[in-house]
Amino acid sequence: MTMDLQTERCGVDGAAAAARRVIDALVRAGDISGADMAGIADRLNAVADDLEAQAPPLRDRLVNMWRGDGNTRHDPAAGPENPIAPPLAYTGRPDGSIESDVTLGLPYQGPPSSVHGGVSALLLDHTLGVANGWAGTSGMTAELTLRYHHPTPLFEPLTVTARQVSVDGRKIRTTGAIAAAGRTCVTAEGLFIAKPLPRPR
Ligand SMILES: CCCCCCCCCCCC(=O)SCCNC(=O)CCNC(=O)[C@H](O)C(C)(C)COP(=O)(O)OP(=O)(O)OC[C@H]1O[C@@H](n2cnc3c(N)ncnc32)[C@H](O)[C@@H]1OP(=O)(O)O
Repeated sequence: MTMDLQTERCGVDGAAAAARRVIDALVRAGDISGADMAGIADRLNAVADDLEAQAPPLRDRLVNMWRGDGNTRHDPAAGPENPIAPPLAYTGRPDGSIESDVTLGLPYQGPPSSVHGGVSALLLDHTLGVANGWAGTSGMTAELTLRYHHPTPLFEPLTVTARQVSVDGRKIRTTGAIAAAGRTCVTAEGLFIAKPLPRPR
């Protein structure tokens, strides 16, 4: 049995997906495209003006972001309402492991046509954290050790996995990996300490 770990869908998701598309298209176009970049900047600034004028007080938004006790929707790895998240969508498995399939594009580039190492670290840190939640004991990242075995390709399906390995008092050990076409590109070992910060209420 598997379980979809996504949270409910929200109205902002569509706008976040459009913003994600804009980011990808901008990075793709660059200065050698024929696009009217000054005009595009004006149009994007008009959208930002509209959003800023209608934004709720920061505290209200923080409480809203942290509603419930489950996975978040705003984080930069899996958050469907965050345009800088790819976003990862997880499936949880009975053995405590979780998995997400994702293809990354140019906004996440490090070496040529390869995923930036810091982006891999972000995705693995978060995925290990979600695996802890799925296994039932969550914590804050105290140590994250990464090994980059092979360049992680852009534009190809990646599988991001993680599983909680042990809980010893407050110490939680969790491992994970990113693989492409069955080849392991990055592995991660994390030490988490069970001391979650209280959610804004
Ligand atoms: C369903 C929801 C899903 C929700 C899913 C959401 C997933 C989100 C995942 C994102 C994860 C993040 O990015 S978290 C953000 C990045 N991480 C942080 O910002 C953490 C910042 N650091 C801290 O807040 C703190 O240092 C802590 C909490 C890690 C530890 O502080 P503490 O609680 O005071 O712990 P302390 O008493 O000192 O130590 C407790 C024990 O842990 C050990 N210990 C403490 N820190 C370390 C360390 N870095 N390396 C080794 N060992 C350590 C100590 O030696 C001690 O061992 P002994 O003497 O008992 O043997």
